[in-house]
Amino acid sequence: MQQRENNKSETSTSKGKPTELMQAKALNRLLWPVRKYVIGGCLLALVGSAVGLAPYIAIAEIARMIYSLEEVSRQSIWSWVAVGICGATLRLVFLFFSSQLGHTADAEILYNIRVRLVQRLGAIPLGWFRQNGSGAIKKVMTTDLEEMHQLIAHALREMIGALTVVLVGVSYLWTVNSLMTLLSISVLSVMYISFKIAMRSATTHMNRLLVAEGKISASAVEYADGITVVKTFGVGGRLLARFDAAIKEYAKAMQVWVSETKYSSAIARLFASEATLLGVIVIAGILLINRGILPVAEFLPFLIVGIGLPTSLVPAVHGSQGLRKGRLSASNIENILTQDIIPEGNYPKDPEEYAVAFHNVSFGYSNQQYAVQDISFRCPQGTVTALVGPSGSGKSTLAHLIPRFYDVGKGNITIGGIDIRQMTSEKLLGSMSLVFQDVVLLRDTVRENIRVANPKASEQDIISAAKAAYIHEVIKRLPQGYDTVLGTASSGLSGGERQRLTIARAILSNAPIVVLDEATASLDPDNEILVQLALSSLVKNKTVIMIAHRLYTVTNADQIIVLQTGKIVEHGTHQQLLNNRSLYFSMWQAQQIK
Ligand SMILES: Nc1ncnc2c1ncn2[C@@H]1O[C@H](COP(=O)(O)OP(=O)(O)OP(=O)(O)O)[C@@H](O)[C@H]1O
Repeated sequence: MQQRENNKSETSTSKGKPTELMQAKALNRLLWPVRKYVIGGCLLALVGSAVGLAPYIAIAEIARMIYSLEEVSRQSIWSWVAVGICGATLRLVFLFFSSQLGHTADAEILYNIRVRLVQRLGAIPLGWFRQNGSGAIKKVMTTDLEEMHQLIAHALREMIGALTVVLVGVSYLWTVNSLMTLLSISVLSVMYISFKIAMRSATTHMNRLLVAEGKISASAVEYADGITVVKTFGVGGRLLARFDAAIKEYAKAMQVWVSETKYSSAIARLFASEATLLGVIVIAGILLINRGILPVAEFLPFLIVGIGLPTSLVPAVHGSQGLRKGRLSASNIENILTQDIIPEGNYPKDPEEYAVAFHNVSFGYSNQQYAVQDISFRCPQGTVTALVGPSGSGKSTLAHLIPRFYDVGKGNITIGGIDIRQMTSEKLLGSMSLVFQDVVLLRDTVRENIRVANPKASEQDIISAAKAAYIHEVIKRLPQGYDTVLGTASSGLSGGERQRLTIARAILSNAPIVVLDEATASLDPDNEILVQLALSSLVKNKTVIMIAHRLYTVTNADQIIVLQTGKIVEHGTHQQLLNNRSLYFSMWQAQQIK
């Protein structure tokens, strides 16, 4: 835990872009739990690739024996044949187990990371999601995890295998003829240098491309999320501007990269081909043979083993790109895994009753100004408190502070006298039903959509909740009744029906506190009556804090808190406030005219 906290400052992109070293450390930390598999997989890839050269070396050695002037024993030829066959077989065996270990590490660590991500996302304050958007989260959960998969299951082992082939191949050739080996190494070095030149600014360009790619995927998700607005108001062009800008940024980054490296990469491609090495080896070999410096027998291994070496450079380069992408992804993933979560008290307390009270609460979304300031009021257990006021006066902000979507800046909120920060989040959220305007339905059956509030509920409990929320008859009419699968957007239910479904959920949870945002403004009269009836089943005997937009819905509330620009300006019952002839009175009058 301590180590995790220390790592936080190293990885948090909010405190500046992570350096390559930070990214490498993040990767190391993420892979630590499966290090045995990763190291084992890489070692097996190393051994498998090394023994995989045996057939080529065996053929080269046999050719050397045949072309040497000494007499060839059949037994040595057969020994080399055996070495070749063993090498080829062992290569398959080692690479098979290397792949197994790579995929085991991949499956285990990705499962572990996914679970940790989901747990962390569940504990991060709501404000973080608003700032980062769903696109950024989607990128980490899909693209970054995919990059990690590519790295652990493929790139790392392929890169090590390719480098081993080059090292073992060159070492063998050195034992055959050092002069020709030096020549081959020079050609391989020229290839490597030209690759390096071609890739010299690859890190910068690759990072720019990855950032642009992230923006494309983030804006695509946001576009999809806002598709209803796009279709309704035909504002696709405006909403797509960000998407368009991200695509242009990507295209520009690609263009700059291509134009900067077009000559060097053409040269690299030319040098990195087997034909180039073959040409150099053949010409140099013939010249040296003609001058009697190089025996023919020593020339052959360079044709058989040497010319295969450039092909290994390509997976090595691709592997190093995979490593770079994997490092960046690991750092993105760790950035989420180390985000601040809502802190919980060391000695959690449970309230014995469910009165909710605000004590001099101030809160601001940014440091500059408070959205609500110096708020104090008490909602006794089992009473209804309405929050009213003009748009932007702070009603939703107060409602969001109760379940700790955000933490108060000053003051405190208590439930039954206990500061909500001293309650476990499980207990805190378990003590309240939240019915907000943005109705969220899961892509699951109607039954599970209701049961989510209380996983232990029986079928009978679910049906009773649906009946109390006046939605049972509607559910019965759905094609598969309670087994009908709902979509988040296209559930086949009307707005009012969706709201009643969430009210059924809240009824099933039977929590002693209800925080609700009255949201009947857009409903037709029939639906509105049904939603009001459902709400009256929900709020019976509960401590209710309700945001009210239409004042006639709260005339019976035990108390009404009137807010203006984040402060309480009036407080009382409907009648008392009318008698005040102040802000509430004028709001009431304005709504009567409508
Ligand atoms: N996520 C946010 N980030 C920054 N400022 C916010 C955020 N949400 C609300 N605000 C600001 O906080 C203030 C109070 O907003 P709040 O949503 O609580 O008002 P409200 O009374 O619920 O309004 P409405 O009736 O229109 O929903 C406003 O100035 C608003 O602009």
